Amino acid sequence: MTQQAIARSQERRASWREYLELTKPRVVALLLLTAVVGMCLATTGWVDWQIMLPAITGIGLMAGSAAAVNHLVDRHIDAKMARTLRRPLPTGALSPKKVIIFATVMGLLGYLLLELFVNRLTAMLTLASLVGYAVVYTMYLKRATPQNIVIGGIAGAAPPLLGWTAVTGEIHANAVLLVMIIFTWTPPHFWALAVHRAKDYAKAEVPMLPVTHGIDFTKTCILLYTVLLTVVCILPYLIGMSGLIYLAGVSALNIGFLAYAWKLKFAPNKMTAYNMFKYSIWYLMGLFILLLVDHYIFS
Ligand code: HEM
Ligand SMILES: CC(C)=CCC/C(C)=C/CC/C(C)=C/COP(=O)(O)OP(=O)(O)O
Repeated sequence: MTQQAIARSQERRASWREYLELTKPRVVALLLLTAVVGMCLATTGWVDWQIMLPAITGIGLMAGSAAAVNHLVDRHIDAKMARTLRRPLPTGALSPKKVIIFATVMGLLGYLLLELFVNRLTAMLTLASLVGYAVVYTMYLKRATPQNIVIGGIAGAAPPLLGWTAVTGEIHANAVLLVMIIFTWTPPHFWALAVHRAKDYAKAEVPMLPVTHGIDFTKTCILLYTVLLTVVCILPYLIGMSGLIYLAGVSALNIGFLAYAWKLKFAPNKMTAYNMFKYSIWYLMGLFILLLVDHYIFS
């Protein structure tokens, strides 16, 4: 290969990675796990792959599209924060025009897949989640109120319901309970990171809770939401949706989360907030895997 050809192929690889980064792939991967668990819990047997495949692809494409719009709208904020300044838009690696085209194509493709191969209810609810995150949270709430992530959390919490409606075509109370779990998890998940990155958010003038109400108040809110989360997480067992495997596993996960929240409030070190944020991700992954394992063992 000539020097030029090598340079060209490196360029191509780099830009492919940058498009992938726009979609927040690790966030979307966890969202999709929660959607798959929603699908599986909606039925006693295995989910028909002719539904599962287009549902996962459609929800994934629309979530990735919402994430790309978030990158586009937030590019000036992202340029001011150490955590985000190397993203493809602030660095100039991708132009706003390319991002708009990418997000539009992904969003349309995702919607069509859901509308044509899954059902209209799922397509509409996924569209509402996309608008909730890309428009309501990113364009308005994020800049307007420290309750931004609490309200915006509804969009990120929706995937188990999207999975459920993909299989049944109906909204069921059990699916809403799964949404409630992620909704209650979001504040400790995000505020732990926001405590760690409070200076960044202050510098970028984003009214996150630690900036507007201080670190101590935020830590109290994290502790209270974590207590609420442990209560909400027991409901699947109490209503007979999940069994003892789930209850035992989620109790262990809850002890870990509560211990972090307590430590963060009363005996923190420099890394406690960041470690709690990382734990929150393993926590949610573990919880949904437990729901799945429990479901197939007990059904
Ligand atoms: C309004 C709701 C949410 C907010 C404000 C939020 C905020 C954040 C932020 C700021 C990060 C750091 C990203 C980075 O390091 O660049 C993050 C990471 C992450 N979030 Fe959330 N999040 C929310 C909801 C969710 C939901 C619903 C899920 C999944 C079900 C999720 C899963 C993750 C994962 C897996 C990461 C790690 C990503 C990585 O390592 O690249 N988040 N979140
Ligand atoms: C269709 C569907 C299910 C919808 C979308 C859901 C979705 C992608 C939620 C992601 C939530 C999230 C990572 C918020 C952080 O945004 P931020 O701007 O506060 O964080 P940042 O500073 O890292 O960009």
